[in-house]
Amino acid sequence: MTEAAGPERLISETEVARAVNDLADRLAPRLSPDAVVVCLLTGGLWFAADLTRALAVRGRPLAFDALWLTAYGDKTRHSGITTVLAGLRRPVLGRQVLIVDDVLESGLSLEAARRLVQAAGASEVLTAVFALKPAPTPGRRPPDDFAWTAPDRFLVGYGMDAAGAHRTLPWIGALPQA
Ligand SMILES: O=P(O)(O)OC[C@H]1O[C@H](OP(=O)(O)OP(=O)(O)O)[C@H](O)[C@@H]1O
Ligand SMILES: Nc1nc2[nH]cnc2c(=O)[nH]1
Repeated sequence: MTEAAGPERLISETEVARAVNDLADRLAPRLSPDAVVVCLLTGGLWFAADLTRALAVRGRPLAFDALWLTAYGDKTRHSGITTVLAGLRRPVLGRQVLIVDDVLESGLSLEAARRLVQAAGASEVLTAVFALKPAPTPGRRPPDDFAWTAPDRFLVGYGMDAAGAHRTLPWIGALPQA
């Protein structure tokens, strides 16, 4: 019996850390000390933890909140419906918000989050993702910044899962191509 191939490593833990720090260098001057970071759960958690600590050592120890969204389930394509499993806990009225997520593909998840944050009265919404994938359809809104240009592969690790697997890897890989 042959063993199933694991993910192909695309970017190491060290390269991930460097990319997060470079992103924090660019973002810190754009952020108000009163800004709120909104992490998109579940996948955004690992990136948000690293990015917020990198921002804190750059003079931006920001408030933190989360939105729990799901759209892919156990599939490798967006379902077309973004379900809100849990909303914001604290008011963002009149405050700058930085939404952070692990990966942007169709952009539908980030757009759903943007609408929720705008509806909650944020004065400005910035977005940052770790991995920016090629747009599957034209017209996707780009994030305000991102850490890494990803290939058109299904990614795992650093928050990204394949039906629940591989999320906690410290590096990013891609599932073997069929
Ligand atoms: O740009 P999009 O095509 O919307 O894809 C990006 C979203 O896909 C994943 O979420 P998923 O629905 O898999 O939930 P998860 O955070 O629990 O992994 C990921 O965490 C992003 O939020
Ligand atoms: N795990 C994972 N989730 C995604 N959501 C959108 N693209 C991806 C991807 O490449 N991997």
